[in-house]
Amino acid sequence: MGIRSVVAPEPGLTANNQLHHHHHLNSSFQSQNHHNYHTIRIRGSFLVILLSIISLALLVAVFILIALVRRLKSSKTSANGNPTVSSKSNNNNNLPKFAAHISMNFTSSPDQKRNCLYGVNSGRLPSAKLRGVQVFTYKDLELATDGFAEANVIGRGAFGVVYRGTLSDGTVAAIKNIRREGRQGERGFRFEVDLLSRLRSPYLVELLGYCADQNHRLLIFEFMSNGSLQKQIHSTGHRHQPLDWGTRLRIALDCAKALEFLHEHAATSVIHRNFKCSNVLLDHSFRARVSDFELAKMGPDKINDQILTRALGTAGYMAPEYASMGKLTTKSDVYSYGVVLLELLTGRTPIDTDRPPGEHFLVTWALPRLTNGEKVIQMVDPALQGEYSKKELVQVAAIAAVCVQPEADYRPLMTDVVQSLIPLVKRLSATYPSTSSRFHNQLSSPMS
Ligand SMILES: Nc1ncnc2c1ncn2[C@@H]1O[C@H](COP(=O)(O)OP(=O)(O)OP(=O)(O)O)[C@@H](O)[C@H]1O
Repeated sequence: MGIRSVVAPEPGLTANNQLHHHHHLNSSFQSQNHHNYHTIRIRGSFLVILLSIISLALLVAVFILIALVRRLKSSKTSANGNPTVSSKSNNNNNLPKFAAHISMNFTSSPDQKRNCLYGVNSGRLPSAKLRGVQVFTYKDLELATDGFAEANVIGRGAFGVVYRGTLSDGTVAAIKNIRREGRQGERGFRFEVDLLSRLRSPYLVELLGYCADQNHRLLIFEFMSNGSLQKQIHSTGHRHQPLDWGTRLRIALDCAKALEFLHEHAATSVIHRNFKCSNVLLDHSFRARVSDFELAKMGPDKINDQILTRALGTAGYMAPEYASMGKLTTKSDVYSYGVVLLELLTGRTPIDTDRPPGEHFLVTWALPRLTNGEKVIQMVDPALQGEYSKKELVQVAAIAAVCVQPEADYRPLMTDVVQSLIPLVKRLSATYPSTSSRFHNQLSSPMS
């Protein structure tokens, strides 16, 4: 039935009236109908808006969820050891690339793995940064060194005693038992672990691991079987034959490359600050690697910028501006390198009060002689017994002379030193036939 049947004519109304009434009813119905339709439309629109808001809210929630999952995943990845933070790949030069080391947290807890302290992830990086560096317990190292037996002592330095030890996997290592003095010592230990675990170069002694078990702090290094350059050139009655000219040149180049790496190739330049003969270690084929980073400092952004600091280092090796005013730059290392080069040339120590007056200080004695061919020949280490090339000697003396200039700005960059030494070392194979087994080893070494 249609709508019309509902609208029955009322009694007492004329046809016209009826018609009018009908029309009126009809229009009133239509208006009501229109009103209903309008209400339905408003309700419909309201529903559409509501649904849109809900779906929008859902969409936002999904986005937030995805972002959270991603963040969680990336933090897990960095904790798992993938190098998500690469100091080298950091393009912002104003950021201290090694700043992350500050966040390492060495808190002791017996529950921690192997009872040693960790570079606990107070931020997100240490395990990634300490890739390849093992954590040892004090017990592990006691076993490795026969209870730190005196017979295993291979050296004593200002910061502790070094032992030869055999690790559980058979690796022979140098184990440095660090004497800790207050917070500074602790900071130095953390700094060295963090720095060496990031700096990998064939010209630096490799850090194999560390131990921070309760109060013990030890560093485990690769063992350098020929000891320090100090022992090789200065120890009287040393059982090895004196280092030959070729070996000395090769050592000079290896050391120059080590400092070049620290100054110019590390993400932030590093000033060694204690470069000297006893911190140059020699492997089985007399290839040199630089060690000992207790005093190292993260350098300024630019190569010649200076840091004002306490003058710490070794007398005889410290650049004058650093020793007297604490002005530290990469050029301070260049000066120390020049002193080591003079030791290689002359066989003399940087300070020797047993010598006649005027010869106590190697640099002040050598500097005026270094640019005079005749005098240079008179300065040469007698242990070489005349076995060297005079031309090369003069060239090396000239390099040493610029490195030990009293004015820091006149000293060269380590890159320049490396470039000057490379042709001399390359020529060695022609000058020295392969009869010298030591030199033969050097040429076939992967570091060449
Ligand atoms: N990795 C190593 N392999 C072999 N011998 C090492 C190793 N590390 C150190 N030594 C020996 O131990 C000695 C002491 O080293 P250490 O670094 O403690 O002090 P240093 O360099 O002699 O003096 P300082 O502490 O004043 O810098 C070295 O001179 C070297 O003979």
